[in-house]
Amino acid sequence: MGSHSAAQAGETAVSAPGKVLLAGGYLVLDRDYTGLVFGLDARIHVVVQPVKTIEGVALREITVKSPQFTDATWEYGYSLSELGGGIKVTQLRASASLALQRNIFIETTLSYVLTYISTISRSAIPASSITILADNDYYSHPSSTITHDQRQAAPTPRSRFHTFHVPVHEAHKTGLGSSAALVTALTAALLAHYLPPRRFRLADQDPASSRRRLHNLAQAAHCAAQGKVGSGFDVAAAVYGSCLYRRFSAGLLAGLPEPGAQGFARRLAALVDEEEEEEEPRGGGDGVAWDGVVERDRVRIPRGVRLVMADVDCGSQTPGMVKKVLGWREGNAAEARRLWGLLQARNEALAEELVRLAAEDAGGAGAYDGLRRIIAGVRELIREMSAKTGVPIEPKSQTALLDACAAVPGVIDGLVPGAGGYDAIALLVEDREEVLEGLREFLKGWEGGASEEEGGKIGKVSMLGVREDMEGVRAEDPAEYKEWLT
Ligand SMILES: Nc1ncnc2c1ncn2[C@@H]1O[C@H](COP(=O)(O)OP(=O)(O)O)[C@@H](O)[C@H]1O
Ligand SMILES: C[C@@](O)(CCOP(=O)(O)OP(=O)(O)O)CC(=O)O
Repeated sequence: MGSHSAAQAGETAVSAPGKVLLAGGYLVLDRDYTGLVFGLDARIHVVVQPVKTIEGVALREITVKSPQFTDATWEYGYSLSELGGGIKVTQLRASASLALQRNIFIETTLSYVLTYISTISRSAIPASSITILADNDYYSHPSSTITHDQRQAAPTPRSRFHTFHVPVHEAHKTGLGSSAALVTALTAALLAHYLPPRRFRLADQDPASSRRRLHNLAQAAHCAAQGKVGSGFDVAAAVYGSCLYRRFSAGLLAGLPEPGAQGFARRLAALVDEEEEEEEPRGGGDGVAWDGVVERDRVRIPRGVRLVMADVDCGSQTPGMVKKVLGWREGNAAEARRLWGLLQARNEALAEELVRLAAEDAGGAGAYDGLRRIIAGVRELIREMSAKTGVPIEPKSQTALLDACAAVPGVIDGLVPGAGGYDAIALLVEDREEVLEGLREFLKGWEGGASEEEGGKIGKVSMLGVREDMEGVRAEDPAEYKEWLT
């Protein structure tokens, strides 16, 4: 005990990237198929600071703040519960008259991670103060609050993290996966802060087992907070960065008791450690190996090309779309198998072509003709999927937008990423300033091919400042965030 005082003395900072599922939406929910996932350079940053306690008073409180949003302070008390139920986390009321604003992603992550830490280290968990800072592109900016020039300008400490003047649940998300990046960064920051480096280390020669346990714990917490089992590609991207992703078996998380319930701590530890670091005998059958597959070398962006996202100010509800697509698949098994199989083959061809172009360092006239053909083939099948399922995955208005973007000089082509619908689109473009400027100008003038019959309509389209980022979660220098820490 006390062996990790060095880590506790200082501050800890971690960041995790956002995501875009360039290809493999819906397919990736099934382990038989894969998704082509890119991490993005929009990150969520988490800084943990120790809280000085008055001598003799052992404070057991963790305060979490998200200073870019209004009313975004959450205070928690925590204590060990009985019967191996783990660490019970209780939100505290700042004052009796204030309504309790819950943040389920923060609360769930705290209870999962503190519980896991308590199974490794018997020493008490000291109080801390946590700050969350999100890169600006996670949320749409009302044009009145941030100007184009501000967006383009080199970030200064003051402009780096925009203040949104709304509570976080009212912020208009651009779909980059804020909750997965938050849960991953928060999990990593807590592990790095409270565990000794021999138990968890992100910096330098980051042992694969640290990242793997972080992944397992963040997936479990994110799943519990979301209340559904998605494919987990967003958490995988936050942990590992860009990759070809095959999901874990959904049943892995099924047997985990609720936080506080008997045996929660032991089962969670077995799930996270895959029983490799078992210290005391546990009942057989608890251990599970995560069977998800992350292949980082099967995904590349060629030199001279970049990924661009254009935010469509509209948005779709993913869960409803997923339900409908999967419902159709169940009722039309043979046809779905054919379509899923064809799409999987084309998605893989897309990944291979990107890797080939990156390896050959190709460029110049005609270099991207093959890529363009493959993307056209993927889009054709996505439209077939839309027509058959009745779900507007690539709605007509997005088809019009993608086609028009593809005609802008230097734009290779684009896709509706993830679940599709009326959300941001992803484009592959030649990475030259005049191409970006041309695209920006083009989008500014885009009126949108309204298609009311599909129940949605594209509003203003604007280019986000994000591009691909191959790197997953990483340790950061806490000093970088000094301006933002109170
Ligand atoms: N900067 C932030 N600070 C605090 N909580 C955040 C932040 N960003 C996202 N969240 C949490 O994540 C939730 C959004 O998650 P979700 O609806 O799954 O969207 P996404 O698709 O971006 O992950 C918010 O309601 C909030 O609880
Ligand atoms: C349908 C999916 O395969 C892809 C959804 O991708 P999005 O990027 O659209 O996801 P959200 O951020 O949750 O809206 C569901 C999944 O894989 O979980």
